[in-house]
Amino acid sequence: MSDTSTLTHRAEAGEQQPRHRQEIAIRCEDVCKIFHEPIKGSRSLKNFFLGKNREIKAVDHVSFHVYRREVFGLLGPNGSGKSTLIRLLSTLLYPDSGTLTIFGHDVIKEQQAVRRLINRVSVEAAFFKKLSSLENLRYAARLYGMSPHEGQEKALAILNRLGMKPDKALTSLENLSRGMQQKVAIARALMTSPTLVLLDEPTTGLDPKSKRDVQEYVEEVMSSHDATIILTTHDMDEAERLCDRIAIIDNGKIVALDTAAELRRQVGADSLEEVFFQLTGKSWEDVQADEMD
Ligand SMILES: Nc1ncnc2c1ncn2[C@@H]1O[C@H](COP(=O)(O)OP(=O)(O)OP(=O)(O)O)[C@@H](O)[C@H]1O
Repeated sequence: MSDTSTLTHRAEAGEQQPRHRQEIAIRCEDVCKIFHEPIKGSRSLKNFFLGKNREIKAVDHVSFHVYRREVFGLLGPNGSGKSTLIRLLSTLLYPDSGTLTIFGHDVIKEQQAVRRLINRVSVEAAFFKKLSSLENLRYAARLYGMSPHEGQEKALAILNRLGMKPDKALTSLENLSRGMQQKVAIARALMTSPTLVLLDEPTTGLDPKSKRDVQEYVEEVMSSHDATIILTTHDMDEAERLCDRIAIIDNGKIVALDTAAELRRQVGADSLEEVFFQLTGKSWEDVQADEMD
């Protein structure tokens, strides 16, 4: 095992310089989220009547910064706290302690402002599947407060950039490939600016070609939009390819945070999978097998 304290210290200090590095998009300081669940298997009726619970530190004193226009990866085994962190960032949960701000807005005190700046794209994009890409984008534009005219213009420009032919733009989304659906979902998340896009396993379940296509699209987006991305993925190559920095999370704590190259160098590993194994004691294959269960 390598010394993780040095890596965590570097993580908190945020020493590495990724590509766009002036302004902080996310400031997460000493954040904790604790869940309580009934003590399972306890034979003591006393526990039951006293309502005793087990404490689960889903996010345990986590501190990190994400810079504007950075792609920040979150890697961790099942139950490590990734989803809780994402839910805290998207104001679906409140931290028990610590502070969390998005583009300078506090997630508790300025929820509405935070929500306007955040968009989430999950494995299964949430669309009106019977409606076309154009209709879905126009609908989103209205939700973002654009006029019908502006919404139409914006939606057409997006579809044009995606290289979608006019007949496809009018086809029900359910009849488009999953790769194209994901790209429309990402494009929809970019209708406002600046935006924090939470890409939650965006390529899971896609065939290799669609996966490459979506990854290329994310790269293109990063070169042309004022977007900051938090990416969770089970694909180590994807993490290396797309992420400026990667946080490895285990048992609710960030055990390392740096660029993929720097993580490999510090741990003396050839691959990100090996870094992950050295820091968590868990092989990536086991993690993926767990997720199939
Ligand atoms: N609502 C809840 N009530 C009780 N415990 C919870 C709740 N949500 C999460 N947990 C616990 O918090 C811990 C972190 O869970 P979380 O879902 O954040 O992990 P994860 O890394 O996203 O895992 P996965 O990859 O399986 O989604 C786990 O032990 C989980 O059982």
